[in-house]
Amino acid sequence: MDVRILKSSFAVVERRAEHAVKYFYSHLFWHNPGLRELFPSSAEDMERQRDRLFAALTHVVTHLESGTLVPYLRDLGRDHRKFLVGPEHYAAVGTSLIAALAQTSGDAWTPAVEKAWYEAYQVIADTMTAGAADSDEPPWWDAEVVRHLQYGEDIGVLTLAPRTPLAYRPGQYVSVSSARVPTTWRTYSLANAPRPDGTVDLHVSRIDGGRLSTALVRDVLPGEVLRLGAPGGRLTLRREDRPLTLIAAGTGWAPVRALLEELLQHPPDHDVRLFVVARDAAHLYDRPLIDRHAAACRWLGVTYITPAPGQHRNQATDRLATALGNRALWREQDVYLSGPALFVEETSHVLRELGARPDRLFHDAVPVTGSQRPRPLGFGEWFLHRPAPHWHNPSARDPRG
Ligand SMILES: NC(=O)C1=CN([C@@H]2O[C@H](COP(=O)(O)OP(=O)(O)OC[C@H]3O[C@@H](n4cnc5c(N)ncnc54)[C@H](O)[C@@H]3O)[C@@H](O)[C@H]2O)C=CC1
Repeated sequence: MDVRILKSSFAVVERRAEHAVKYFYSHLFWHNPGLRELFPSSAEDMERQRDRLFAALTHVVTHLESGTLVPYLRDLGRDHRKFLVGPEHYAAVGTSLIAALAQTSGDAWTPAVEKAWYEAYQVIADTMTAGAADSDEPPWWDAEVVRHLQYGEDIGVLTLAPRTPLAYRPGQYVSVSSARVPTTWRTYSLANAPRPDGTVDLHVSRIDGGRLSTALVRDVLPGEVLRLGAPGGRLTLRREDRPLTLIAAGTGWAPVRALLEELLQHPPDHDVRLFVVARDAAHLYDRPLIDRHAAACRWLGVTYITPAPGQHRNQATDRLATALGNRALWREQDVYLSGPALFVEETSHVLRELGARPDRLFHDAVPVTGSQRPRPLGFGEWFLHRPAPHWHNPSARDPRG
């Protein structure tokens, strides 16, 4: 691949990212109307889809010389099987991608640039199709809802029984889809360590206007089948011989609960401090269980944090910062963090200021949801808040399948 040409020509396209991805999808659906049904129907989900495409493309271009690119593409190909993508679709996508790049580049699109992109796309498509063909994992897992609990208006805990065994490590997440909201996939953490009966729990916080989260919290019934993608994510215990702090906010408690279950099965030699942050006491929905564990385990200390009366829910994050500041020896700790994207961002910053080592601070790259931050629209915003592709990065898997 001609890395120099690919990078310099992509820099031109990047400035008009929004235009390029819109053109790409218009071109793709105009020339291949049959492909439309593989993609989300709602405008909002199509926007997410466009962000993802550009994030993946950016990831490829920025990792052209990295040894991680081939595994990334192979895993991407393997994971795209759940979207019913077959080898025949790669040619159509390639044609529309080249058309979009050419149209967006204007005068910068020269025969040399075109040749470089044709060759690069061929390598990308071949690597993805080979990754899909070589995988011995199923394209997805059908899982029956065997229990549905609802806490208040907006939190649902679903227990699922996958029909084929789903191997994962505590702390990992899967993407989830329901026939109630076709072609929409969202990631949810698995909230338990693997169980003998193979069931898994999902904790879902309903987002206003979130069609899948609303269906999962309020509508889905036992007996229904959900579809799960392959487990991914690096929020898995390193089991170093160091004191440990676990910090969870909202349903970010789900993966931390799975990590705690792993620790309960193999108790650590050092202390574990757990901070559970919630928007109010009613949202500390697993508190009775946590209290039982804290009473039974000498190594476990728990601090619950909610906002002061009358304060906004995010004030709990300020209170957490104060509580973290009252503790010492952050340099010695491994810290695992989970919760809303901006919570993770803010709390990581506080921890680093307190002396925690960045390489011992573990969290997923969580996509910003709902009203937390508007999606970037223009070049300037793309540049400042370039969407992180990591959440969709199947190479971030641990263990690698
Ligand atoms: N691996 C991970 O990191 C996981 C992340 N999540 C994410 O956790 C979130 C859970 O949502 P809910 O339960 O509705 O949480 P929530 O909206 O009830 O928030 C819980 C607490 O997080 C803090 N927080 C929320 N937004 C904040 C902001 N913008 N700035 C500073 N602090 C903020 C506040 O202290 C709040 O009380 C979802 O966004 C989900 O994507 C969920 C599971 C796993």
